[in-house]
Amino acid sequence: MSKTKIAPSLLAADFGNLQQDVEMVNNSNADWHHIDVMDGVFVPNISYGMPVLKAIQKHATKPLDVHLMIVDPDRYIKTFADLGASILTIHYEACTHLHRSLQAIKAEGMLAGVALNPHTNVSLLENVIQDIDVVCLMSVNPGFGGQSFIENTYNKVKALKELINKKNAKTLIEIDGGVTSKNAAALTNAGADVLVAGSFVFKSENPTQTIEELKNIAG
Ligand SMILES: O=C(CO)[C@H](O)[C@H](O)COP(=O)(O)O
Repeated sequence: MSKTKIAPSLLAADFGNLQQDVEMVNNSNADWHHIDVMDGVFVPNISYGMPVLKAIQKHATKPLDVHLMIVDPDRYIKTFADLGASILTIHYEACTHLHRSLQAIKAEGMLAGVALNPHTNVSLLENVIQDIDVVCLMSVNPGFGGQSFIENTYNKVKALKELINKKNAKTLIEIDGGVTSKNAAALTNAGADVLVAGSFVFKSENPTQTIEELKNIAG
């Protein structure tokens, strides 16, 4: 049985046919819908906000994995819970009181995720790893889809896995950015549990088949 979760990133979806792309994910072998919310301040891009998330939520049948690339994410924790997020990921670099923010996410009944930019060392999570359900390692600089995978991510996955094991934590490791069939197996072998894939899925000829392919390769 396959253990790696696949989370297609709707950032690469066709927004003229959003419902169709959400339903494709529903009917595929994917595990989560990955949704990137960008504010144009934390990252140099603005993606979409609450009305679009509401439209996605209306049609989605799989858990919504919402990744906030925004400053001061505490302001919106309740809003995203009300919009149906199952997993809410905030950036380490955007939080002053990360421990408090994680508790606030859990208090709203969501799984708590922390994303790390490519330059951020995983050791910074040492004192909070047991409170994190998912660590999202950015394998590109956040803000845009379609970028090339940063190879140092493998070292970060291994270091994070060691930290999780050392602390007896149950944290999942998610990889976001530049995931393709070429690096999926190496990532899971290094310790990744969840693979986010945007362009590789939605820009392919047959996205359902591409998800299946990733699922098989990732194992
Ligand atoms: O967070 C992201 C970029 O900031 C994304 O999840 C991005 O959509 C990944 O897409 P791709 O698979 O095309 O790299």
